[in-house]
Amino acid sequence: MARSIGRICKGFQRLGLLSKQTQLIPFTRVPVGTVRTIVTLPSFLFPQPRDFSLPNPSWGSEMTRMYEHYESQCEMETEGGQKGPWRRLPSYNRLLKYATVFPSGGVYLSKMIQSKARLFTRNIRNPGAAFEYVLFVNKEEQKCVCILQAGHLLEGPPGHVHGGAIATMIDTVTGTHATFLSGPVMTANLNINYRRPIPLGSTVLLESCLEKKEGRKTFITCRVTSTDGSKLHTETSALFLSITASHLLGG
Ligand SMILES: CCCCC/C=C\C/C=C\C/C=C\C/C=C\CCCC(=O)SCCNC(=O)CCNC(=O)[C@H](O)C(C)(C)COP(=O)(O)OP(=O)(O)OC[C@H]1O[C@@H](n2cnc3c(N)ncnc32)[C@H](O)[C@@H]1OP(=O)(O)O
Repeated sequence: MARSIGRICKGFQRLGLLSKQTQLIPFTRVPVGTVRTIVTLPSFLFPQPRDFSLPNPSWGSEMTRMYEHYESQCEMETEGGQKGPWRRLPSYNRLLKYATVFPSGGVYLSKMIQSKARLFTRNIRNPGAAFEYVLFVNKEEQKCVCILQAGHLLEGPPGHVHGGAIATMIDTVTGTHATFLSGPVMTANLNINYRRPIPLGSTVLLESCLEKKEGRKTFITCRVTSTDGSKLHTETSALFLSITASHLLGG
């Protein structure tokens, strides 16, 4: 398990999703002076996991419009011709699938460890029925934006999204953001104020910002708004604590 988590981190590092500081977290240690040989194997041997952050036919016009807006931000270059600060984050139905110790290694790990387990937000097969979402991070501003289209299976009050489903998405977005900033973390505290209900089927924005980091603690704030920002649905402050493998092993 500890090695799997190390591999997950490596996957994120390879995607450029973990900060330099995070890369120093020693889940797996490579002895100083070790030379790594990269062997290129035929890609047909390694199925790629499905990336749920890509558009599918269930996406409505607002979801698609917002996606295209942030995708275009990702393609922007700085004046010096460098890549801009925005990145879309891929999204799989298990965190293990981020492991890229060899091509598609995560897919195999996912089959070996609790093969029936699925990420809560990605476990409904019918596209559009539940959580349709995509996350973008901005390295420079240390913020993360999620576009969410809330499907009909997320009903709480008639015609509106369940508070637990909203909390789930806030935990996912702030948790992913905290992982991006600090490496492996667990949610210690989520403090949510529900201001206005979210209509079922609507598309909303979740905007997560780093408040501060103190030792193992990463403090994040998150607002859920309408896509034009005019309506505030929820406000959240969250605390994440950096963990080591022993936390997940019950040590
Ligand atoms: C998990 C995967 C790992 C791999 C990740 C890699 C890649 C991930 C990639 C992408 C992520 C993608 C998607 C993310 C999706 C979802 C995210 C969901 C995240 C979750 O859904 S996760 C489940 C819910 N989560 C729990 O199931 C936690 C249960 N809990 C515990 O496991 C422990 O509780 C723990 C570990 C949190 C802390 O335990 P601990 O022993 O390490 O630390 P300790 O208690 O000593 O506290 C140290 C200092 O924090 C302060 N402190 C502690 N708790 C506090 C609180 N609640 N409020 C205010 N301050 C608090 C103390 O006061 C002290 O402060 P001080 O040092 O100043 O005295």
